[in-house]
Amino acid sequence: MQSKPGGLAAAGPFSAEERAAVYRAITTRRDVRSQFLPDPLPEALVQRLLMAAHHAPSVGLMQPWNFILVREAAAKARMRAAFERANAAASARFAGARRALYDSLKLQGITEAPLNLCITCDRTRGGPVVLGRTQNRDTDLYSTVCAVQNLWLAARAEGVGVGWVSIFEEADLRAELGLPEEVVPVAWLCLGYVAELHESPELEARGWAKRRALAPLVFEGTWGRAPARPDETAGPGE
Ligand SMILES: Cc1cc2c(cc1C)N(C[C@H](O)[C@H](O)[C@H](O)COP(=O)(O)O)c1[nH]c(=O)[nH]c(=O)c1N2
Repeated sequence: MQSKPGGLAAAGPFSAEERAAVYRAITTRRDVRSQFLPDPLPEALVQRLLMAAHHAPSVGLMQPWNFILVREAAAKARMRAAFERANAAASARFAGARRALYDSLKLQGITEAPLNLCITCDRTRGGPVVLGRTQNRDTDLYSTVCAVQNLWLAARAEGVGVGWVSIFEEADLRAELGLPEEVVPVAWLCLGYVAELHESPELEARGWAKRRALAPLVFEGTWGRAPARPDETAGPGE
């Protein structure tokens, strides 16, 4: 396909097979806590995943992300300890049977995953005025989350599992990674090859929460109004 900077390239739909692959990555992606294999991830693969993340959309092309690779066992052990402290506080928010169920859940795979990765957001990148960010300062954080999702989907296609761990005190992340004040740790991710994945979210399989039906979440024009023609809400080619 021909392209030049600033030029246009043909952009029709993918072939049926290519589309199926994209939707397969989306629907079979899982958050992984227990299935990590110990094999190290080849450097070329890690670079492909970072490339996928780096191709995410970002407000004003701000690209506020950095990628901090954490492979050292001692660093993982420190973050595992930080998780345990934060998780004890999180568990205390629940009571009775709900707490017992919470305590039975595995909510991280920090030391098992061969690679941990923190994706950060530099809130000052691009200077004080960034196109698209004037009215909503948090669009830099949203952009960073787009990078996380790109990486997560690319990882699924590569046979790599990803687990997002957010049960940390931010101060522990900052201290471990030596983050400057203007840099926010958006996502702590555990990565490793997987041979198996849960067919549905693990939290659903364990009876913690359920995937909602899509239709009641779709409104038309104003909050709460069901679409007039619900069967036409699907995209082209559906
Ligand atoms: C921002 C954010 C933060 C977290 C998560 C996700 C996201 C998006 N998830 C994973 C979450 O539980 C999972 O995505 C849902 O349960 C849906 O499952 P699948 O991702 O479809 O497998 C997650 N899981 C976990 O075990 N410990 C955690 O700390 C977190 N934190």
